[in-house]
Amino acid sequence: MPHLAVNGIHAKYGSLDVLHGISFDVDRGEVVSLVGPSGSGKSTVLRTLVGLTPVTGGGIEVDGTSIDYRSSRSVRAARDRMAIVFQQYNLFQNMSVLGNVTLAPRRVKGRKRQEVEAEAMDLLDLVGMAHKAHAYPDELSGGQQQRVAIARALALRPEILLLDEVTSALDPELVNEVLDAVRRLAAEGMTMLLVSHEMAFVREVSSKVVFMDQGKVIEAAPPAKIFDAPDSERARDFFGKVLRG
Ligand SMILES: Nc1ncnc2c1ncn2[C@@H]1O[C@H](COP(=O)(O)OP(=O)(O)OP(=O)(O)O)[C@@H](O)[C@H]1O
Repeated sequence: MPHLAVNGIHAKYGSLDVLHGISFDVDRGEVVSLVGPSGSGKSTVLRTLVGLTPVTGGGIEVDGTSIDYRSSRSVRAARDRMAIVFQQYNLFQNMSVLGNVTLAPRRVKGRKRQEVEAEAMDLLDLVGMAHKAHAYPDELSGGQQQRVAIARALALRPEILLLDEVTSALDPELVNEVLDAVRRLAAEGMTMLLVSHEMAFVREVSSKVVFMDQGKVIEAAPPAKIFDAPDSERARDFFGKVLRG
């Protein structure tokens, strides 16, 4: 059974239909990337999974349990199981790194400070930020803040991590340190769904690439297949252009 099954989902913004029956699976411990032209609906897929954009048709299953997006309780349950990190990391500026990472588990889960802090330090270590635990966000680079945002998302112990263009707002020299953190999570067996424009990274880290265009999945395949010998004309065009730069 897949860890995450996306079954024919539809979504709209107002009267604009943006997802037209998207389907794909993510197995446990697998890294799957959504790629495609700007506006093809990649971010919207991630947003629907955590209930930020309503699903107007189709469904999603996590570990075989279907999420009912009409029920706020069911959406809360989905949010417990999946965490999302955005391009804009939005750390709380008036709190230390450790404060940012421990806030949700303490407030939402009411867990003990000592236990939560020990766990937060492990997560900060995983993203290479333990040495900055007592620093404030404005003392950190964008790449460092994004790594803290990833640790913060992991603090609620999600099963599945959704990463939405987490390197797009960063200066090129900071991109790799964030990608390193994601590589480490992949090596730890975290199930991840990525939206990324870093094609070399997508190719390296994903076991499956889902190519989307105009709110549809055009083709899904392992990276070597979809980058080098896609079946569809549209994927050939897209990868031809992005890989040639
Ligand atoms: N809040 C919104 N209100 C109205 N339309 C939106 C909103 N967010 C996105 N859209 C539209 O929905 C479509 C899909 O957008 P989405 O951000 O999911 O695409 P994307 O593939 O992630 O694009 P990009 O690679 O540029 O981030 C686009 O046509 C976009 O203009």
